[in-house]
Amino acid sequence: MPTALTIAGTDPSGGAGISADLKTFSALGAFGTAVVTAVVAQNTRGVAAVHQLDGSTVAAQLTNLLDDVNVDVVKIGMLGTADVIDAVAQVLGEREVGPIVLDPVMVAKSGHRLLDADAVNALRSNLIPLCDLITPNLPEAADLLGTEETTSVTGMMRQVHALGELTGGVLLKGGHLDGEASTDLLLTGGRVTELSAPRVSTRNTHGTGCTLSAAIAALRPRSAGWEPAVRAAKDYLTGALRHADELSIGSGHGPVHHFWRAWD
Ligand SMILES: Nc1ncnc2c1ncn2[C@@H]1O[C@H](COP(=O)(O)OP(=O)(O)O)[C@@H](O)[C@H]1O
Ligand SMILES: Cc1ncc(COP(=O)(O)OP(=O)(O)O)c(N)n1
Repeated sequence: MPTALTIAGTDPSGGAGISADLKTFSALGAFGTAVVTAVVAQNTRGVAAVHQLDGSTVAAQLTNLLDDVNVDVVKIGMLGTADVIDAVAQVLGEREVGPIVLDPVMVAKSGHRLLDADAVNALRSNLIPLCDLITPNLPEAADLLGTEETTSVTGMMRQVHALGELTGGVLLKGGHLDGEASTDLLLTGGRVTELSAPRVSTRNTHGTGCTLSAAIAALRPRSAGWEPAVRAAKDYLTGALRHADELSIGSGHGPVHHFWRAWD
């Protein structure tokens, strides 16, 4: 069984961050390990407060883990500050770890910032070049590129190529567009592939981005490349969205159903 590491923030309501990542790893047959970057008071209605850990505390967790455990794949989520970004980049740059998937978490769907505005440059310059695949949503892509948020798949096509200048693998997620399909663009090996799934009508979408990037990480060690891992991860997420209304967690935007396959 591959060992997967998540480096991310917490979510007591279990839909996003480390909880979503560890459940996704378990559902998809990876052994989950975790390094905490921030303790977040959040529920399905939104974020109330963030207690950010400092870079040295995050680096200490990461170094201590990697001194002992062989990690086959890494998923990075919320980092919060340039201090934490630089600490993670320094440790990962010095260590032998498997492929790195980065979900460049910036703002929760409720609107609360989860990354300091002045940390985007550190993310772009210091961490992204170490990553094998980044998975921005449309507002994150616009921030990384310093451009307007795109409103079409044609615009996404231009942006995925521009993001490819930052690192070789990009999954640009189109969940924020309207339409009957939810379309993402995968750039890998210089080629763009369009991945579409029927848009699921549900209010329970908390943690979709976390779940997708964790699923890609869990599936990558057993896949022949990024494209099959991303396709299988998107199928898993679409099922988790389809089954989300079977859960009744909280009164806001509830989580997707990470264990839907066991109940299907
Ligand atoms: N209602 C939906 N139905 C099906 N897939 C969706 C839906 N909303 C988002 N997705 C998919 O979930 C993933 C996360 O998308 P997105 O919402 O863009 O990112 P984030 O959660 O980081 O804001 C993408 O693969 C996107 O296509
Ligand atoms: C700790 C933590 N990390 C990431 C997020 C953002 O999750 P995401 O998958 O983008 O979905 P929303 O939470 O924005 O619905 C988070 N909320 N908390």
